[in-house]
Amino acid sequence: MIELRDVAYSYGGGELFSGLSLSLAPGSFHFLTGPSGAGKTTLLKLCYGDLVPTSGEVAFWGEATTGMARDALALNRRRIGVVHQDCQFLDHLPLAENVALPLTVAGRHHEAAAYLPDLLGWVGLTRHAERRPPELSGGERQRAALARAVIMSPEVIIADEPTGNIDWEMSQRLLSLLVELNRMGKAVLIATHDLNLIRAAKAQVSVRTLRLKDRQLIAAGADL
Ligand SMILES: Nc1ncnc2c1ncn2[C@@H]1O[C@H](COP(=O)(O)OP(=O)(O)OP(=O)(O)O)[C@@H](O)[C@H]1O
Repeated sequence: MIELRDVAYSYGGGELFSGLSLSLAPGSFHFLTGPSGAGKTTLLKLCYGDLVPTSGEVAFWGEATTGMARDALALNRRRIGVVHQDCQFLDHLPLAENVALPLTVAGRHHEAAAYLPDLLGWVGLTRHAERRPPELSGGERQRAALARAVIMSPEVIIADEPTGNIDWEMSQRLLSLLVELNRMGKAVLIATHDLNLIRAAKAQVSVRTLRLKDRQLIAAGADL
């Protein structure tokens, strides 16, 4: 689905990482850990096509993104649902409209009525549909961000620190939604500092934990 092949990235200074390869297969569940500043968010951005590697190659569904026509790239990116670290809502719009935004942007706003009720119910936010994002708790915002990430029925879900600012109970709730998506066959990739979250996931699904450190991506120890 998504493949990084011998990838390096630099923001202009030294290389953040190099020689890095990663393959996200259907139904896989990966965690990405590593010290702050190691490049986890950057690596996720390479995976969803927000950044282009300084060397090496990114392939979406078997096709290299280098030289891919803009339309084809956009279509592939719609197959990837992203939960951003800071959620990135439009604060002046009600929650329901924020969640439906990917459909609106794709010119399919009329489909929102068919998907939204179930989706908001799934993340437990039905009664908050008309609230603005600043009126929601951190956990509610994260669940709304997940609902928005899956409204286009993506095949891959990428989440950047989805439980960063929420309590353990809410983290568990969010994790169970991600596990549910994975059991439906979706590939999941989560960047996190939260080792307890990884342990909790391991009790439910088969996960692979990768650690980004010293410019390299390594498999994390079995003690996690
Ligand atoms: N747009 C940018 N321009 C220049 N440098 C950047 C940019 N974005 C990130 N960096 C730098 O790249 C490095 C990696 O950042 P990144 O956000 O990928 O790390 P991270 O592992 O996700 O960190 P954290 O765990 O703190 O979120 C950091 O040193 C950061 O300051």
